[in-house]
Amino acid sequence: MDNLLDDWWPSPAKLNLFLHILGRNQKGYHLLQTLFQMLDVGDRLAFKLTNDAKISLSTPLKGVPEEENLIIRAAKLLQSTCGISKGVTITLDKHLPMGGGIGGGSSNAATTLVALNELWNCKLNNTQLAELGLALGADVPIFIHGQTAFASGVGEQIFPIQLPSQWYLVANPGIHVSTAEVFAAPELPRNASPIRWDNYKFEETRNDCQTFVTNRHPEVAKLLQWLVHYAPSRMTGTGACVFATFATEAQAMEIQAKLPEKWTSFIAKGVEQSPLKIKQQAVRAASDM
Ligand SMILES: C[C@](O)(CO)[C@H](O)COP(=O)(O)OP(=O)(O)OC[C@H]1O[C@@H](n2ccc(N)nc2=O)[C@H](O)[C@@H]1O
Ligand SMILES: Nc1ncnc2c1ncn2[C@@H]1O[C@H](COP(=O)(O)OP(=O)(O)OP(=O)(O)O)[C@@H](O)[C@H]1O
Repeated sequence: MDNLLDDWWPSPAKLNLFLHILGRNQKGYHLLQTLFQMLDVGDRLAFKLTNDAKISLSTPLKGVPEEENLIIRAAKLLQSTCGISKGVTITLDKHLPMGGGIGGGSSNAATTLVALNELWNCKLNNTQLAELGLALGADVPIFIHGQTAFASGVGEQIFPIQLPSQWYLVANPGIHVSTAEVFAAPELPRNASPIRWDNYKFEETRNDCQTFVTNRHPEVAKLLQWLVHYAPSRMTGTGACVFATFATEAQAMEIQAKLPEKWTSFIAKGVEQSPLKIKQQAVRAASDM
């Protein structure tokens, strides 16, 4: 792990170990039950404060105009909410595939809110930050809380849990799936019965977006068919990434070594507390000293 007090703030990935769609709310957003698994790997961001109010990103993302980048949107939202006169230049060290269902953009937004809350001394608590973050995306609150958790609502009602230690091989079929497009599909099932968290078993759950996405994108189906031969496997979020579950890192590495080269992949450990939460606690402890 990086030095906890260096300039980098982690922006980890998540998996949805299952995703059930129970219905829709008045705004048309889908009401879900899901299990967010925090991972120990992801992107990272650094923040250099400036004395003018300007907010900029020194590492633009190809295909994403600066004003649409969730990092810039998060920084501007916090700046205006807290009446901050300082600015910031942000550097993004991107590793996570975009449109992968592993939360890249939402995680970047959450890291920006958490880091600038400390660096600009805004003094918001995590519940207030999560409320702000929800306006940027349904997945932002879970990254602010930074804990492996069951979630309901649109993903903002969070119930932290402990899972047995697990390793994941996360594989990318090389395509980008749009979350908005998946949730707009008429054929998506939207009538799951609520499950009780204390009865959770991976094999009794599913991802309600998986059938639609695998029908629409045969490459996701092929990748899943390949992985499921070796380990329990499923699509995360609205895709396109899929994960396979292992008890040890060595087992995950053994299957990764067999993965056809056309599919990229990474191995991650499931963690109870995200690297962002650990960084936030370290920075707060250091400033209390
Ligand atoms: C699929 C998940 O990743 C599961 O964790 C999330 O529900 C998606 O969260 P996200 O990427 O932060 O999504 P947002 O940026 O908030 O929404 C993108 C689009 O997906 C649709 N959307 C999103 C979340 C949700 N619960 N219901 C929806 O119908 C909305 O049309 C929205 O315009
Ligand atoms: N900082 C950012 N990083 C990645 N994508 C961003 C960012 N800011 C805006 N976006 C936009 O968000 C889109 C979705 O990217 P993202 O990586 O968050 O998808 P995802 O992993 O499917 O998200 P989720 O799991 O939350 O549905 C991108 O195609 C891009 O246009």
